[in-house]
Amino acid sequence: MSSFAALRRAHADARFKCIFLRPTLASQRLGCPVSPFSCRLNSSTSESHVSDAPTEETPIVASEKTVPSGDDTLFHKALTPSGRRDLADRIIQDGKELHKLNVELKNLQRFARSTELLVKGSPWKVAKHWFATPFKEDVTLDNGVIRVGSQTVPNIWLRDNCQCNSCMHQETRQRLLDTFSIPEDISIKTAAEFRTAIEVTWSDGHQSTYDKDLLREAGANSEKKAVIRQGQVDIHLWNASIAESKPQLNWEPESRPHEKRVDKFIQGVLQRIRRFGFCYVNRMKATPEATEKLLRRIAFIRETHYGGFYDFTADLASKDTAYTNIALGAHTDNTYFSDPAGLQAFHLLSHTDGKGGASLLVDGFKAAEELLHSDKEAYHILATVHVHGHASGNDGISIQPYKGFPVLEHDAETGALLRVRWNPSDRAAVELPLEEVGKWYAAARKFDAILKRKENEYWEQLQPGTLLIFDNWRVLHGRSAFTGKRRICGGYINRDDWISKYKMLHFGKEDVLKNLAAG
Ligand SMILES: C[N+](C)(C)CCCC[C@H](N)C(=O)O
Ligand SMILES: O=C(O)CCC(=O)C(=O)O
Repeated sequence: MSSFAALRRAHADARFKCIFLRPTLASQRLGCPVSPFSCRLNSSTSESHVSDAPTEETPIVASEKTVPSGDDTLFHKALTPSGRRDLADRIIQDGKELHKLNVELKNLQRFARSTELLVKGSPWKVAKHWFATPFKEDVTLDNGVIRVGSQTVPNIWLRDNCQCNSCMHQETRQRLLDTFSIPEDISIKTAAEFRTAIEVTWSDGHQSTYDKDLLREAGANSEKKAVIRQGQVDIHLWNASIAESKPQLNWEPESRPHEKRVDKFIQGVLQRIRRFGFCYVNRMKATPEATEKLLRRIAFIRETHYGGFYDFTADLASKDTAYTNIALGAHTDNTYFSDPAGLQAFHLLSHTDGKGGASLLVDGFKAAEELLHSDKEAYHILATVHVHGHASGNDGISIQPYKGFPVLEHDAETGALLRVRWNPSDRAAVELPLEEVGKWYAAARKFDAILKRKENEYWEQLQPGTLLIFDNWRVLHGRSAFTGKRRICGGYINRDDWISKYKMLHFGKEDVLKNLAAG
């Protein structure tokens, strides 16, 4: 029997014993009905007394006041006061045991589910699972030892993450405490547990208060932490049929913006980008000014060798094929940067005396999933072999990343697919011994064929007044050749900056900051 199955069996037994059998026995002995869920014993507990407010952690025990006083029931005959206390202690212990098993079982179930997802080859679906079921680790204080679930919280970590005014700058949220001034043998002198926090007096006399949620987050497993840290959501993979249900929002006329409404709007845009990888903003003024203003509501615009906010046409103002009128295959930008831009935006301002210039979008995560299911070996090669890029058109520069990166980059913690880097025209060296590069080309050819499948290519003719913003770490873009004068403006925004904005709007500052110490 697998350990998971064994745990399930143990849990089921304990559950039956504590919830159904024990009160039944108690009823027999007490001579009165004892419901599994509505009874409490005012038992004296250790100094780490949990406050009286009933919580889901409240142990399941019989209530003293339900015991008929002086009655000659079996309970009285069979149990002296000390026997009663023993029964109560055992029920409390069983209740705690059951609770611990419950938490462990839930975690195992979640972990098994996410592992199953990983095995099934849906590295990007792990997020949905963890995000949808935030789990509550059990925080306990036992004789001066703080535990989260079954993990003992190290004193050095606790002391280092004291949130008081002298250890943490309350405005900048930066640590003031010199971590390594903490004695190596720091220990808890006294501790008191309350419903939502634990107060500690340290052996060096310092006093700290720990919010139980902060401890729970720290005790969470790596998947859960990554979900909050990265603002992960349930990724929706798509193909050309997304054209029938485009993620889009209508921008409120400039005349009525006020901070709260704008934040709500930006939250909606970022939520769609996080889920689908892109979002249209309709009813925009078709001007560079309105476009830049909206982008800056997300975060500052990234400066590059192309400048900051860009407004370009086919004039080779920058020595890059984007500044021409030729067709561009599906690619992600900035594969020559160590840190490619997180968001890219295109607002077609005008296209006169000519035609063509339709925009192409392909969901790189969808293509990766298809490759994973069709050729695991090719997926593995693109996920492990490092590739270099370069931008060498402008005078005096040749921008290259400080190291190679794989086409398909994964989160080491969660296994989730994090980033697609794909630009055949800017590709430089493939990091394999020359005589072995053939295997990379063979794998890349398969990925290229998937990207170019008609059903994966979503073509759209951009129009003035509609701003396209997309996740450059996931969605590939391109265009068809065009004639005439075509003008596009937009900007790059860093990954960390847009995810920060997304998390602040989605989770709220308090929850985001509470997660910091969790790692
Ligand atoms: C700045 N602007 C978006 C106009 C063009 C930038 C060129 C991008 C380059 N071809 C790449 O693949 O990274
Ligand atoms: O002109 C376009 O529609 C896209 C240009 C492009 O691919 C880029 O700027 O990276």
